[in-house]
Amino acid sequence: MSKVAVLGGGSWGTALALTALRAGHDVALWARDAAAAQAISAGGNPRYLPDIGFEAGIVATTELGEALAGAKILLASVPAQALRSVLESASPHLPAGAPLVLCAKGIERDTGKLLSGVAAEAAPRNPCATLSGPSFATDVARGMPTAVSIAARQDELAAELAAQLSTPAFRCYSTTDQIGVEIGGALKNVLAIAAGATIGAGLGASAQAALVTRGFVELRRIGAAFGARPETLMGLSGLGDLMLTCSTAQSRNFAYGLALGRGEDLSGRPLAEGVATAGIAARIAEEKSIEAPIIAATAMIVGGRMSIAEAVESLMSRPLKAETD
Ligand SMILES: NC(=O)C1=CN([C@@H]2O[C@H](COP(=O)(O)OP(=O)(O)OC[C@H]3O[C@@H](n4cnc5c(N)ncnc54)[C@H](OP(=O)(O)O)[C@@H]3O)[C@@H](O)[C@H]2O)C=CC1
Ligand SMILES: O=C(CO)COP(=O)(O)O
Repeated sequence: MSKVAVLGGGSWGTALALTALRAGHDVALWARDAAAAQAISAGGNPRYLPDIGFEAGIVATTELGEALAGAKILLASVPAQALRSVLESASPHLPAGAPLVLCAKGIERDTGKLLSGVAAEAAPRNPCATLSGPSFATDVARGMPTAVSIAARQDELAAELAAQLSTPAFRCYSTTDQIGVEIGGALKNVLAIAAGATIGAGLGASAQAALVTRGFVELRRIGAAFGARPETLMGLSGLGDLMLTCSTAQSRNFAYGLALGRGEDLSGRPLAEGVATAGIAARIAEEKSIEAPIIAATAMIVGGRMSIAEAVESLMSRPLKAETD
């Protein structure tokens, strides 16, 4: 049994802390909000996991030093756009050499960096890994069967983290294709917004299937440009997470798209990482001359620069081509 420290007191940080607890570790969690930390220690997270009571045992605190002291595995579960600042604050307390597992899904908006690139700059003394795959925090917190990928460049590190974090209900597969796992997790959020918007705008299930399938082609093109392995993107953190989050309003990204498509007020909604990732993903595709019209249209819709009707018109009137081009 060793100590696992989790950064982030939201739904995913809490669910992963519970998994680590159930895997037999001592678990500390850092949350910036004192009331949240107190509630998590007592067995609840009323803001982010309402209606889910869980076992006590997580030691949650607002003190980074306390949470991180002596930890052998670090899980970073704050939103992607907050990762750099949280790691910079945590930096003096990060136990040197302890693997840092990145659990957020996104691309840094200001720099276009994958989160492993952010971690390399903000936490250079910690070997970095990525955990991603189809896994709703509510399902994981309830102990329902779930499978994810854990990726690290070093095979032994990925396998060791998978062994340390797996439980009978949380099955971690290991891989060395960290970039592929990161790209899959980040871009599926953009496509989940697009899928939700398709349904919200009343365009139908056929349009939804076409959009997700052709969006997946774009995801794989972008992945290939980053050096991701095709089989990774066909796995849990690509296809698997698309299947989950492009099909149900349980996904916050899909629900965001649904509200967008219905013309509802979008203020005050839960976190939808694809909103921040859409614009930067579209910019990366453009800079690398990668054909990604669905991601580009999603970025423009999310940014208020295109209506859904205009996007449909633009996507459907593109020149005909072979499906595999
Ligand atoms: N929820 C899920 O099912 C899954 C989520 N993920 C990924 O996990 C990541 C985190 O999402 P999730 O936990 O769901 O989000 P939530 O909205 O549930 O929680 C976000 C947490 O991050 C904290 N936070 C936000 N900004 C900052 C900041 N600048 N500094 C410190 N803490 C901050 C919030 O604190 P406060 O309350 O004080 O604002 C809150 O505790 C995302 O990238 C998401 O894609 C991955 C798989 C599943
Ligand atoms: O990434 C997730 C499940 O794998 C969670 O999706 P949402 O952030 O869209 O809720």
